[in-house]
Amino acid sequence: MSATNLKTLLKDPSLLETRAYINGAWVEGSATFDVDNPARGDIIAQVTDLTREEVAGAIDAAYVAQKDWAQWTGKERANVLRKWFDLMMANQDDLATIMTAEQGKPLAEAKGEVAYGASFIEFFAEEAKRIYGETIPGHMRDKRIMVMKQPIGVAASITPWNFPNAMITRKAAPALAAGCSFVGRPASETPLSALALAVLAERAGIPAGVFNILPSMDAPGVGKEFCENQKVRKLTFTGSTNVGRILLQQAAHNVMKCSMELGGNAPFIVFDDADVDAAVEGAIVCKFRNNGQTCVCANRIYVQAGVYEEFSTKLAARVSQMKVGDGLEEGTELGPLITPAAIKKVQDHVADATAKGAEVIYAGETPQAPGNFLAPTIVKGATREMAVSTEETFGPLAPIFKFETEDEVIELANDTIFGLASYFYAKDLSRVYKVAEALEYGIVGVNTGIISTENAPFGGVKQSGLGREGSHHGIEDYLELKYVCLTV
Ligand SMILES: NC(=O)C1=CN([C@@H]2O[C@H](COP(=O)(O)OP(=O)(O)OC[C@H]3O[C@@H](n4cnc5c(N)ncnc54)[C@H](OP(=O)(O)O)[C@@H]3O)[C@@H](O)[C@H]2O)C=CC1
Ligand SMILES: O=C(O)CCCC(=O)O
Repeated sequence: MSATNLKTLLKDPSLLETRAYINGAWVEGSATFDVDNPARGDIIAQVTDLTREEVAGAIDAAYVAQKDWAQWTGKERANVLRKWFDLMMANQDDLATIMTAEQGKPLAEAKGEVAYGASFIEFFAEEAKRIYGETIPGHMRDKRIMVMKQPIGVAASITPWNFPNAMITRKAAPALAAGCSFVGRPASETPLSALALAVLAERAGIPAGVFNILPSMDAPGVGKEFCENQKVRKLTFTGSTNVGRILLQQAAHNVMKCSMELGGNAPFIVFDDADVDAAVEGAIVCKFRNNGQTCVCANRIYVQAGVYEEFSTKLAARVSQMKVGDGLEEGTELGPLITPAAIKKVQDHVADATAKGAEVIYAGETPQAPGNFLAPTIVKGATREMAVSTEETFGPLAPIFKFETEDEVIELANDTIFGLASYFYAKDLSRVYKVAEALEYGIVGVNTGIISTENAPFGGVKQSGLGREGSHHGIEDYLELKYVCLTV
């Protein structure tokens, strides 16, 4: 496999930016870090590595810029956000190529993510005009109560490598629409997609200091700066529950508002009355999107006894057709995993499951190439004693558990510290209502394996997080209520 010469693959090579974007300027730090292509193992870029002090400087700029940005009318903010959306869609192919090169997901999925990421900008551009306050009847004859909604201030964001575009726009779009400014640290594995977004933000006319992208290898240092700097009033994070806990503890120092989109352990349930073929297709998209590296991916597949053999056989047959390879190559459905450590985690889960009695019913062939490849595995006979039952695998292992009754599977599905997404396939209407109500999750997909859209509130309960992203609810996390008591 040849090395990735990323610039030659782009229609507009100027989208490949390696400097930090601070206060409307492209900043070269004193050090750089390497970004590699997980499908080929080669270095594709060297990106500016900001220090904690440089990040503090960016926060100062964002603090100043926010004061003016908040004065813009909703319509004025909407207009530049709309331009940003248009530019993203006009450059969808290049943004997707950059994403596939640094993250690994197949090009078709990367294009889908760019459109998904852009949809948040389009949606919240429209919402910028609809930040309505309210009046409340006064508590005394001479009193009037008015409630204003105002931007929180500087919003700081930390995002993961699995969705290098959409996880940023899902935070930045409501922040900017509300009148906040934004300082974002992208994951060190995938800073190029974030910097390309900044190139387009600048072209769209987003004012200097309002949107800043701060690559840095010092994740803990930047996290501390975001939490300890009094000019930051809001922290928004997507990533593991462990890091979320650290950030929440740190954020307590300044009593900072936090949105946390953390780990999941999604159950995917197939009842006897389900359309089994539809459930197999749903499981494919749900489990293998981004090769299993998604917090809403099915982690545990529960199948009722009557359709257990049929579903397992059909799922294995379907997965055996999936092509593993470099996401830049035509026809690839499963790209590499992000790092060798991610491969090891999946292998450990497979080894743990088989040691505890699970039966491997499909084990694909891993390509002999330099990238972080791992072919999918399907096991049946999974039980709650196995690591796959309690931990997010975040990779291409599909464990199938057998169950007998509705009450049993609801208890199994809810027996986790996580509560992000859940799915089930069934036809009986009363069962659909009952199970949807009983699942302790922020999101329930019924007869579908895909629930993500900018129109709906995305987020979890329990240790899967705090707050919601997307939909009209998503902007509330960037607004403060101010009650004004008027004597007339
Ligand atoms: N909810 C979700 O969408 C995600 C869940 N996960 C889960 O987490 C597991 C581990 O993945 P991983 O990528 O390590 O997830 P992490 O939670 O470690 O990383 C997410 C982001 O947080 C940054 N980060 C790491 N440590 C700190 C810190 N102390 N302070 C501030 N920021 C920090 C990372 O930086 P850097 O890139 O430099 O490490 C990255 O930008 C996965 O296997 C999966 O189970 C992972 C990613 C997304
Ligand atoms: O947190 C993640 O893993 C990304 C969620 C992707 C989505 O919005 O579907």
